[in-house]
Amino acid sequence: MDGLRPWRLLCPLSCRFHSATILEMFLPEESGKNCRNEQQGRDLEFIPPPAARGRRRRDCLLAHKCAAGHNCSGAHHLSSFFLNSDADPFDAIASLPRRFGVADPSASGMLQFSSHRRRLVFDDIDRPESESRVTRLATQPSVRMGTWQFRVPRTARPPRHRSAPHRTAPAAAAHPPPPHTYEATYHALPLCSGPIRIHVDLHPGARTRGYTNHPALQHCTTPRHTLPANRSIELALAPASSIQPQLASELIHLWPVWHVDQISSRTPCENDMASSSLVSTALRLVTEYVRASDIAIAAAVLFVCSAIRNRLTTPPGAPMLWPVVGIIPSLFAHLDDIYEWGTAALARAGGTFPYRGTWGGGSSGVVTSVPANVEHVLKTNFANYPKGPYYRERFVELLGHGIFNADGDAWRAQRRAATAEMHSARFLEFSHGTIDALVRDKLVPLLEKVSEKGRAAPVHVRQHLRRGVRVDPGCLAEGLPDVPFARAFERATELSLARFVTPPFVWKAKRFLGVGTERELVEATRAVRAFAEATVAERRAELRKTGTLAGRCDLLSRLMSSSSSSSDSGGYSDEFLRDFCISFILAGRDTSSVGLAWFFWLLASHPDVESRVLADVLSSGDGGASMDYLHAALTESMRLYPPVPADFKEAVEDDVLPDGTFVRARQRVIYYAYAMGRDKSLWGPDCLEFRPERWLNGKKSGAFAGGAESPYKYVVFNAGPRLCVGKRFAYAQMKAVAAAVLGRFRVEVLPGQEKMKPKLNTTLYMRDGLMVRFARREQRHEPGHADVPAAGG
Ligand code: HEM
Repeated sequence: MDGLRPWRLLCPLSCRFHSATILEMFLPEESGKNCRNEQQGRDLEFIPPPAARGRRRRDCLLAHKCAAGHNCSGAHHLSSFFLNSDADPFDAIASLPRRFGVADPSASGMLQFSSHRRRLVFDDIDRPESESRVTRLATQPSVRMGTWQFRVPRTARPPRHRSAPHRTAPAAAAHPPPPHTYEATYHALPLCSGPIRIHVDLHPGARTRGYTNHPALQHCTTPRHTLPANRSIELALAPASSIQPQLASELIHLWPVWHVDQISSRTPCENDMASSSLVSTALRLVTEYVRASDIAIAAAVLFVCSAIRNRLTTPPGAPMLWPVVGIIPSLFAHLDDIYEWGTAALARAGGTFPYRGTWGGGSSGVVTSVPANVEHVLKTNFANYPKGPYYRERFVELLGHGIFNADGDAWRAQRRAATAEMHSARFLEFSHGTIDALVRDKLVPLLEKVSEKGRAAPVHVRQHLRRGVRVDPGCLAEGLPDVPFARAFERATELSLARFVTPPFVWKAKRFLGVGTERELVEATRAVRAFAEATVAERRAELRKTGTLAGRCDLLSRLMSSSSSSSDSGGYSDEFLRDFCISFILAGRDTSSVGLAWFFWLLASHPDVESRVLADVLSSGDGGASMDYLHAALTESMRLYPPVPADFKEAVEDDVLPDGTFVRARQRVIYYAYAMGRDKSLWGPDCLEFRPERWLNGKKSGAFAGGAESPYKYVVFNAGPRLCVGKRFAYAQMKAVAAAVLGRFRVEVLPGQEKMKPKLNTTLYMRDGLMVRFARREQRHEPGHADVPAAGG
């Protein structure tokens, strides 16, 4: 930049100091560099105070008010000087004190700049302080930066007559020099339609008058650029569209020596130029005005204010929601005991607190453990709380449109089909038979083999039990063989869950590019789908060949039989059946085995409960009858260690929960079964104790009385219309496995596992797994044989 930039009116400031006009100027690129007035061949020298030396170009504010209180002042001369290269810099500066009513013009040439918020406030040092509010501002010790001097070399000082402040006739008018045509670009401010290009004939030697005080140009900021070297001028206009028609005439009127040739309407090409020039203007403004330190300070201030606001607006005791990173730091700080921390935070916050993930992560909502809120979400206002797109898009590869991932009609159709089949007497009978056979013929022989190896053979309890409760019987072969489908399913589940803790733009970009974990996910889901498709195809072929699947009682066969008999169109599509299968595998795969692992762990430290369970098992007759105490013990175990520790639903519309918490549309409500199971207000002061008796109907009858509890207080199996379809099945499975195992073995938990921590996952896995020994009981106790041993024997 080889010259001074022009003044610019700062509207917000000028509004605040209404009687003063505040103008902005740019100092030369480097402080102290002379600024040359090309027209007159003279220099205007800036001599910065020591503190400002060597700094980059900085913005200045010129504050002034004339003695009459009129905001037309000597500043215009200064701006005129910068606008019209023929203006006399010395005059412009010299006129300032005079305009301020200072008698002695010799004070000219000395102006004071003080810093105010990194801008320099240009003030008149000779002006009595009382006359200028800005002076007061500028003279505060904290903002003073130093004294700058404007010095025009005396040798080049022009004749005094050229300094007349209101001279309208140019001195050179008698011998008007030939007009030069300059091109001026009028930059529109955001409100305007874009830059207007105006060709201006500027007669050298012409002088302008203070145009900023003309009412027609109230919206017109002072020129943004004078480029004395190449003679083009830029003006920044506020609502240009409204001022355009006026502009030409006003320019002519105000600057009589300027002749506005033409205001060209913009062509499409110019539109492009307009936008690109807007972009470049914006970029230039950013680079000129904004510094890294500005951004850092602004960010710090924003951070602190936002943190304070968050603290004040969240319930006391709730986790801190930091700006930008939300709840994430708190989560990281408590990663080791995240469930306990969440439980304690809910207790402190009165049962509900808001949460927010990182900016751009799209995760926010509330966490609650208040049964009334849970009931509202799961039942009363069920329509407003579907699974929602947040859940769906993370699981769509694996689950497709299966029941677990579906909402609306798609969900309803699957739910109806599943409930009808799973609650039918035939299915229940079949499932009991299948479970018993699986346990008797596969799991028990496997555990016997393991126990034969004696104390030297600890086993990972969930891995064994999981295989006792899952769909793929090949898993129960000796040595727990690696089943490709199982491996693919596990991997696909893990990778889908990882999407919940990865910022969406990261995993979506990886998915788009087909790289990393997203690529792995595609491969794993392909294997899972292939398995499910093959199963469906096999059943289809059998149905086609034999005309019936009556001999088969599994859920898929029942579904296919019922649909083919009830629908002319051939029933459910292969895709529907495939997704249905995968959802069921996911739903029932680990939940029961995880529940059992915690159950055996709790039993190991509660021999009295173990004895009672054993007694219940042995007195149950056929091994499948009610076993109420075992049922209560499993229920109690899942109260403390719910296999699905937390679940969420997404709000469609804004809503208010019964406890007064506001939920915005698209926010999630997380209901925290883990915390609810440990809430004193729900379960009493002994809520942390493992006491199956709390589920029994008095000491006398001993019948399971869990039904008396509100389902919204015990949401281990969810509640309301989306209650777990497999709840009965899960209990049957778990009871069968627990009875078979406990009747034959003592499950000895290896030392060092007295305290177990859960893993952060959607299923409550034990962090390091549970290592046990299956020790054969000396006397084998088949269910139904009432010789009840002590728990240890
Ligand atoms: C201890 C074992 C189990 C527990 C704790 C459990 C828990 C749950 C929970 C909390 C939900 C709600 C999920 C949600 O809406 O996001 C659910 C849904 C479901 N569960 Fe279970 N479950 C268990 C076993 C099973 C089994 C063995 C099956 C199948 C045979 C099964 C089938 C389903 C299905 C199909 C759904 C979806 C229901 C719907 O959305 O309408 N569950 N379960």
